[in-house]
Amino acid sequence: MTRRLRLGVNIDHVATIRNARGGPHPDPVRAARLAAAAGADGITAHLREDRRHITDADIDRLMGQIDLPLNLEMAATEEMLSIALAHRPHAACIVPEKREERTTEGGLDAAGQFAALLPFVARLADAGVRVSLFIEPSEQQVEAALRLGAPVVEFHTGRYAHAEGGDQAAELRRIVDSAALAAKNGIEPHAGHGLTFDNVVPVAAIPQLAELNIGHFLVGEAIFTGLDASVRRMRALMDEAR
Ligand SMILES: CC(=O)[C@@H](O)[C@H](O)COP(=O)(O)O
Ligand SMILES: NCC(=O)COP(=O)(O)O
Repeated sequence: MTRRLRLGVNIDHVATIRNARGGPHPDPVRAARLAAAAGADGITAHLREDRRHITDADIDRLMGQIDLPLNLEMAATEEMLSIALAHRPHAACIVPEKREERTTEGGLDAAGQFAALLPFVARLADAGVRVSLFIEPSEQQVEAALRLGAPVVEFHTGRYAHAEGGDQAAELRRIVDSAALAAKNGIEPHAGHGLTFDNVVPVAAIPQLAELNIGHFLVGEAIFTGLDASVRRMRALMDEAR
């Protein structure tokens, strides 16, 4: 029996729908409250540099009105650092960001950007923010996270989510091996991106993983079943996997 796997619900895409019309509805903070009532252990929100979904005002309200820990996803920029230092969320997950991308296409190159990330991670940690690095599941990136002193890594599961057959098994193996390596070195491994009811179980079964962050699928599914039902079903699948 392994420990309960935490579910962080990413509410970015409630804001995407809201922003399509520019008004206040649907409200991502209301979605965060519903997710909490349905069994989420945390809320994740990605304040993108172009503010295409979550906005600064959303972060203010999530910090002020939601009791669950906030995992603030952010690019490694001075602007985002000062926002994170002003709010001091429970966790800050540093993600790579390209203005023109449709979604976060891969993991942060923690090894290649080591020198730039070192003071960045230190400033967040000094402020009491739990730093997470959103990396590819690879030995090189886990080792870089270790040298950077990050207490948490989140493995980008997008390649796993989009692969099929033997390729998907190989991608799963990378996550399994990287989670074991991280845990062995005292880093808490998380995972997320592109997870769905159909692909979550093998990832949730990886015993070292402590948290999954899931958003786009849950919000999409909520259109058909409601957010409460979609979060509860994901929670149940994660529990069954353990
Ligand atoms: C880093 C990550 O995986 C999430 O923030 C996700 O990317 C949110 O959706 P978008 O990529 O569409 O911003
Ligand atoms: N860090 C991954 C995340 O927060 C959610 O990604 P997705 O489920 O929206 O693809």
